[in-house]
Amino acid sequence: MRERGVLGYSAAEPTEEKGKRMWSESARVVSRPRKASVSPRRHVPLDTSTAFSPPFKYTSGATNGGFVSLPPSSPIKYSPPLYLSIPLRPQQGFTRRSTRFGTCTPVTRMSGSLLWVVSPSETACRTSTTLPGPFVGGAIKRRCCRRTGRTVEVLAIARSAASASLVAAPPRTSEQLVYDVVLRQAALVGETRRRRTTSPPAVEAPPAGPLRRDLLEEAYDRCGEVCAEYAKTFYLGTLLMTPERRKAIWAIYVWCRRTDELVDGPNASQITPTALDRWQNRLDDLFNGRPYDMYDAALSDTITKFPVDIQPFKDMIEGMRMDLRKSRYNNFDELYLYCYYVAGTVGLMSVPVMGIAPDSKASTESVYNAALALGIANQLTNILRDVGEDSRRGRVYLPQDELAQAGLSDDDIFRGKVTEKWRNFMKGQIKRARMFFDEAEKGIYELNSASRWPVLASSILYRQILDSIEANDYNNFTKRAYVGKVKKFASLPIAYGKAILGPSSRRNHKGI
Ligand SMILES: CC(C)=CCC/C(C)=C/CC/C(C)=C/CC/C(C)=C/[C@@H]1[C@@H](COP(=O)(O)OP(=O)(O)O)[C@]1(C)CC/C=C(\C)CC/C=C(\C)CCC=C(C)C
Repeated sequence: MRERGVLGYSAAEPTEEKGKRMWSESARVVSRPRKASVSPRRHVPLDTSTAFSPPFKYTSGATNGGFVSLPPSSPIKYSPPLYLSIPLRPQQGFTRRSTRFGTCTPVTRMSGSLLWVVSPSETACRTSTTLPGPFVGGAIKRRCCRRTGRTVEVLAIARSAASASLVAAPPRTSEQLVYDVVLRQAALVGETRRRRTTSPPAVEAPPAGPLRRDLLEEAYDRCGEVCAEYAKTFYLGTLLMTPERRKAIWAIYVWCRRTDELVDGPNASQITPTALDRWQNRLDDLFNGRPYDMYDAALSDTITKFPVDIQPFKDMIEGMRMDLRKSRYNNFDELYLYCYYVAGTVGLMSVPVMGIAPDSKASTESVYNAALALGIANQLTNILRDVGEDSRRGRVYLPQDELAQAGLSDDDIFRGKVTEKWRNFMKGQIKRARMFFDEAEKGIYELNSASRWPVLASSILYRQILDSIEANDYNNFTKRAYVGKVKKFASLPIAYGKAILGPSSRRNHKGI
């Protein structure tokens, strides 16, 4: 029988110690496809996982390894895992017709809620401001073109059934696909924001019974422990948040971490699409109020308290599927989709919990775009940092067409020699990652005040990895770019000051 890893599935042997499940470091020496360099993870007493068998007996306290069996009266329902094999989704139907930085192409949005009509001489860019437009049922959107820095006007027309049926659905870019999710999540949160400002608070949920509260508190505590173990700085930042928010972020963090561990953890080599299907079934169950284990129970509770949509969670699993089947990215459009799946989704999951400042003038959608941008920026940075390690596992997370344009190929990466061509190529990649950070930063100031600092701190720290790649003269083949402790600690008060004093739509009334 398969054993389970610290955060999910595992095939490596756990060692038992005083009721804790612990993973020896040697158990982690397995293929690690995406982020090759394993961050030094201590022994985490975390395994819960019930993906392959029913829950274990729950003893008590933090030393039981997270195993839980729920009393029959528990409101947390145990549902057995489904062993269905669902075929992989066919490859997404995007094409290279328009890329973010490539040839300018008209973009028509079909299956979302908007139909974009873009000036044919401009490329697809991202929303910066929405202005009421003179068109019936439409609005002029100003989008800032990343490539040229120019502002272009885009006519967004509310899609009606009639207009939809008149135009055949054209292939869509990754950005358009992702933008649908942003709109959906923004709509969900926008609704909650409106309700808060226009009507008295909805009737509070009935107080949970003592049993439920106890179990949930324990579940959340456990999530906090995991978070503290894996992401110390971030954990400290969450302590500034309100208890409800902090617990919810921990629960989301743990779900993300476990999902990532499926393809990146000690048992990555054992993970199959079917295992990911099972993980997705568990996700459906927990969103339907049937959590499988303690960590799921915490998330299941979180989604009853915050307007979190399931789609970004499903998409993260899709990213893990992508990792299983794909080791090359033809162009940035493909890479963008991957980055959205594995990291942009985190931003979309977190904002409903972190909350937008009540007096923010920014549109919900623009804040979500910023959150998405931060995830993409982080992931691009992660990829640039790990080029060498990834290549040693036969993986190249760089756009093939851009490599070719720079006169480079996979072979150059496998050879790992820093040449002038490589430096130039890297300069372009770093510039792009920084643009995503810039875009993200504007949104951070629109978050609730207590949420700003941890997000800003994490973004400053991650961004510094790019500086470190430069300082290493672009040798990301054999040198690992990292941010030293001194720099790290120096960044925290800077982030704090910026979080308090930084610009926001509340001060300059410009929106973002
Ligand atoms: C404050 C804050 C950062 C909140 C995010 C909390 C949260 C739920 C994090 C989950 C992170 C996670 C475990 C993701 C799984 C996939 C994964 C591993 C992605 C990579 C992260 C780095 O991982 P790792 O710790 O392994 O890195 P090292 O190799 O050790 O360096 C990613 C690169 C991406 C993670 C993405 C984010 C943190 C996105 C953050 C965006 C927001 C919180 C939205 C902020 C809102 C606005 C408006 C900007």
